Amino acid sequence: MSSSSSSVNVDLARERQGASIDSEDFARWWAGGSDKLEERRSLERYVFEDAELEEAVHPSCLSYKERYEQTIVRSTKFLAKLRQWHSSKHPQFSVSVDSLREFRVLLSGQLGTALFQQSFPLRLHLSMFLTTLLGQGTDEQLHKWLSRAWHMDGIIGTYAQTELGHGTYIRGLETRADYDAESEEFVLNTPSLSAYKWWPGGLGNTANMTIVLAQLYVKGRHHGLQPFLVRIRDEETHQPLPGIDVGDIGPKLGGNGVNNGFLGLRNVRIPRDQMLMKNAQVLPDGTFVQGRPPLLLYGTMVYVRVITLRDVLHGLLQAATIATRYSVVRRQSPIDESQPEVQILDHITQQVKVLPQIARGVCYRLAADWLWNFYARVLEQLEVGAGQHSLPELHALSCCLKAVGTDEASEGIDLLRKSCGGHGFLSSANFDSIYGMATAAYTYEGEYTVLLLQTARFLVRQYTDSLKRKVLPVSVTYLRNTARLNWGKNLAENAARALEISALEQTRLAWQSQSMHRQRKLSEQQANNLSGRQLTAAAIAHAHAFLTRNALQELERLRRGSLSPQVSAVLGQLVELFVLDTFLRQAGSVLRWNSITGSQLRLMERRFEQLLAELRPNAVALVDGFDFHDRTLGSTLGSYDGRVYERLMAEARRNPLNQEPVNATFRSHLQPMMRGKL
Ligand SMILES: CCCCCCCC(=O)SCCNC(=O)CCNC(=O)[C@H](O)C(C)(C)COP(=O)(O)OP(=O)(O)OC[C@H]1O[C@@H](n2cnc3c(N)ncnc32)[C@H](O)[C@@H]1OP(=O)(O)O
Ligand SMILES: Cc1cc2nc3c(=O)[nH]c(=O)nc-3n(C[C@H](O)[C@H](O)[C@H](O)COP(=O)(O)OP(=O)(O)OC[C@H]3O[C@@H](n4cnc5c(N)ncnc54)[C@H](O)[C@@H]3O)c2cc1C
Repeated sequence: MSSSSSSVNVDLARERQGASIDSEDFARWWAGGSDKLEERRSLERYVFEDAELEEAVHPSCLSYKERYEQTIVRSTKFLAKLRQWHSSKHPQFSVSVDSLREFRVLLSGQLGTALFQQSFPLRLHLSMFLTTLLGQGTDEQLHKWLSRAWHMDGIIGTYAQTELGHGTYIRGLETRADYDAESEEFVLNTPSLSAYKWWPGGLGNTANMTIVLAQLYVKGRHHGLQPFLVRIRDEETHQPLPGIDVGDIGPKLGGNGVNNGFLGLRNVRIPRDQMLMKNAQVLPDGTFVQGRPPLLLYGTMVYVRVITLRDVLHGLLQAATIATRYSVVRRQSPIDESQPEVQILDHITQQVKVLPQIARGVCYRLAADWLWNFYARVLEQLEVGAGQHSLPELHALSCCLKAVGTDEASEGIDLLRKSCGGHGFLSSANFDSIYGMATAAYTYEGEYTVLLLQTARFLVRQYTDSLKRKVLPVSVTYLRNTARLNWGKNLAENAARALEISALEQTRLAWQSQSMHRQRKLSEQQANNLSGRQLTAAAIAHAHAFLTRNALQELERLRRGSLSPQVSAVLGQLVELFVLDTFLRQAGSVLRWNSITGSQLRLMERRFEQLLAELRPNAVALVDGFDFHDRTLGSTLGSYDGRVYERLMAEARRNPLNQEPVNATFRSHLQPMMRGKL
């Protein structure tokens, strides 16, 4: 349970009593077991009960500079607490990609967003800086830097790849690192305005070190992009070091606590051993050695894409929790004129807005866990020199799931915001910051369309392999199955199969489009460009086919384990709702590629509506089971006690504009204007 159950709104209390599932039972499963649930709750108590971490004013009421300063004050205290707690619970802790992920889940999934609704500048240190160090550093480099970096002992880092002129096309990055064999140093330069690093989180005023991605030149010869560890601010004074031009890029649509920055480098010298050399080495005399495949440089990007699905599903489910609780507290319009006004969740159109988002969040979680396990397996194999053959499949899946997941989660969050009517538009409802974070993820770490095109490239290749009867990776085996849809009794199975057929046909269409353009003597790249609509459609269809098939398979797998009958039943309803919802939302494409009759479609729709009715009584218990603490939700509309109107009014009264009866602009401007004296 998230918070005290005293004086809970009566409608919300009634929902809890009437549920057929036990939210605690669901929460245990969702958290991965009772130990994990209890551990997280004890951490939340430890952090949230600290009055020093309370904020006096809602962050939206602060100026940009005040917000940054408040974020730093609170995030440093928070990190210190988190570290204390972590070392008391895990004295044997050692840094690994796995442990970083756990730590990140704590930070971003639950606590980080709770305390810093617009995220915070140290997040990049804990995510991309440490991950890149771990993934790209040699043993000696890890020995030298990792422990200090982990403890932030004189080091606050970030990851500077994107430039003003290039984010997507990273081969076009302009920052240079020239090797000087005499001094055994690299000399880093920003050759033009468009080469300024632009965007890295925490770079503006917070980080004193960064990993810089730069084009390596040795004796004038180009050796591609490489990562360099560069100190940008003095460890003691925090002044920018000579040759460093650094600052914050300004307010954004969301994530305004992150301190995204710019960076110019003028003849900045770093020792040779500060190029991260796990993949490629520059020997003292300037000999370049490409030890491991150059693609492994992109490892951090794969890692962040893999974990982004999990980040955004948390945002989606936070929004769904807020909207669900609000929808049973809010009463508007009677359905039957002789009866009182109903809870808005009783309007079926409201159920259509809210319940499929819960189902989507849960099924994204099944996919995110699957993807993480796949990633971890590949990473383990790569460490022993194997695993190369799985990289294209991992890259293709992580790209389309990140793209489609961030797109649909942002869309879902906005729909949930709208489902709360006018109150949903208030910053105190917190949809703005949840949406801001989710929609940022649509762009960062690989822009949506660009990632879809990466997946499509893989799909078309697999499709041509299927024509040659080659063995296909497991996530695309359906590309070989040319059988038509065989309508059966199991509607979810019909839907999943129809989505696979759509994905196959979209891929075939993309391949045909490319071939047609190639026959007109266009280059491969031109043909790809002209086939962009078909290619992206194939990648989206593949993501839907994967997500629905995975949800059905994971449900079966989980049911073979130790799910309680209640959780098993509700999970079954959620998976079925997700599959049918995905099918119905893709109806255009599905009907294009499958012969489905009007009455078959009507069956799907009827079952979809039935599922809404079946899930409706458990909606509150379900979102309670996600177990978001009130501080995590940060919402006047979504708190556990459902005291929406009291909270809305209290938050309005806390607003700085209400701290004085008459604002100074009355005398300075309004009154003179009314007296014609302005
Ligand atoms: C933690 C939360 C906070 C996070 C904050 C956000 C931080 C950031 O945003 S950091 C910056 C992230 N930036 C990006 O993601 C940039 C996106 N761009 C790219 O990844 C690349 O430029 C990309 C993939 C579009 C094109 O790369 P490029 O080297 O030109 O490759 P391209 O010619 O398309 O592909 C070459 C081959 O590599 C493969 N490939 C590309 N990337 C990868 C990868 N990551 N893994 C495996 N294979 C890959 C391609 O599939 C292709 O294979 P093939 O030739 O067999 O078809
Ligand atoms: C909140 C946030 C945080 C970030 N944090 C970091 C960070 O910490 N470190 C860092 O290095 N970077 C960071 N970035 C940068 C981020 O990775 C890039 O913005 C992202 O990769 C997109 O690149 P771009 O901005 O160049 O977009 P562009 O590529 O310029 O995209 C603009 C449009 O062009 C289209 N387009 C571009 N190329 C193609 C193509 N080949 N085919 C078809 N269409 C194309 C896109 O689809 C899009 O519609 C961050 C960005 C944001 C928004």
